[in-house]
Amino acid sequence: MKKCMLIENPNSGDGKNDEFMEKLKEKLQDEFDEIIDKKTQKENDGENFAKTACEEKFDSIFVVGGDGTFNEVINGVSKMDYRPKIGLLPGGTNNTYMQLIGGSNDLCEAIEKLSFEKTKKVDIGKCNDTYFSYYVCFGKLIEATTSTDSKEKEKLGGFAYVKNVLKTLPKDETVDIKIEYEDKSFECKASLVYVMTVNKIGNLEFSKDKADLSDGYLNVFVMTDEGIMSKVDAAKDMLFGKVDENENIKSFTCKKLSIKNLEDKKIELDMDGELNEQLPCQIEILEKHVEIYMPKNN
Ligand SMILES: Nc1ncnc2c1ncn2[C@@H]1O[C@H](COP(=O)(O)OP(=O)(O)OP(=O)(O)O)[C@@H](O)[C@H]1O
Repeated sequence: MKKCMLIENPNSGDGKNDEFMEKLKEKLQDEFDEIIDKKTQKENDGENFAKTACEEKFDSIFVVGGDGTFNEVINGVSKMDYRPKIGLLPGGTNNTYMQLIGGSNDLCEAIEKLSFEKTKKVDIGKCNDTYFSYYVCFGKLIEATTSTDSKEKEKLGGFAYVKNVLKTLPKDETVDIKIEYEDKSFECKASLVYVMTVNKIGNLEFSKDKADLSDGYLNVFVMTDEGIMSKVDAAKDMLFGKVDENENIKSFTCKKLSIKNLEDKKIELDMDGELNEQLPCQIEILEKHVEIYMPKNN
């Protein structure tokens, strides 16, 4: 008997996900004998439901929510030995991971394109005790992404982030950090650090290197200068995929790294859009740790 769990955040995005649940369940019925329906009501519900699905050996979990709910589900399954396959459906305002796997950001269309035929085992990152599917980052410029409100995101999509990066630049400040990876280490003043399972945010590729969701590597980008003009330049080069051409951006790949704060200030880490951990941190990649359903035509 094939069971799946449907985890829905009814309040994510425009709060209208409920309208599409019947259509989704009809589709799931073609593939699964039993569908267990769960609605999140508060923080961590997504993680706890996902853990239960692992313990009870569900075949699959389908998540309808934004990046926060998806991240909770990833955290629920990643620490377990048995991990159900995961299907992501975009219930939030801007589902960055959905974009990454080439899926639609429109819930109705994504349900139509949901396919049970093709799955992919993707890498998951682990930072201290928390897991991430996409990125860990810090630096004042990150405020540009977290301060973008839902309405603005809905209206402007990726452009809202770019606009806010430029708005946040004058507030930017640097942090003295030490990064160690493999047998290398360096200290620098960093204004922005991204550690990612790939090399892009949405459609914005930071570098031209080939990076894949399953290649078993972390992609690290560190913006290292204090001058405002060079930061505008560096931000522009990051957003337009030219990090290799900018001397103020260090970029490399690795399997494991540690980042220490050399100053006495609290630096919180944004993980997949949620503030979950802080420096110092140990980050590693768990290769092909979770199997996800790929949307049709991919
Ligand atoms: N019923 C609920 N009401 C309010 N908050 C919830 C509920 N269920 C879950 N949450 C919390 O809301 C957080 C954000 O949810 P989610 O990312 O799904 O939506 P969103 O913020 O609208 O989407 P996006 O990140 O795309 O803007 C979750 O991490 C969870 O902690």
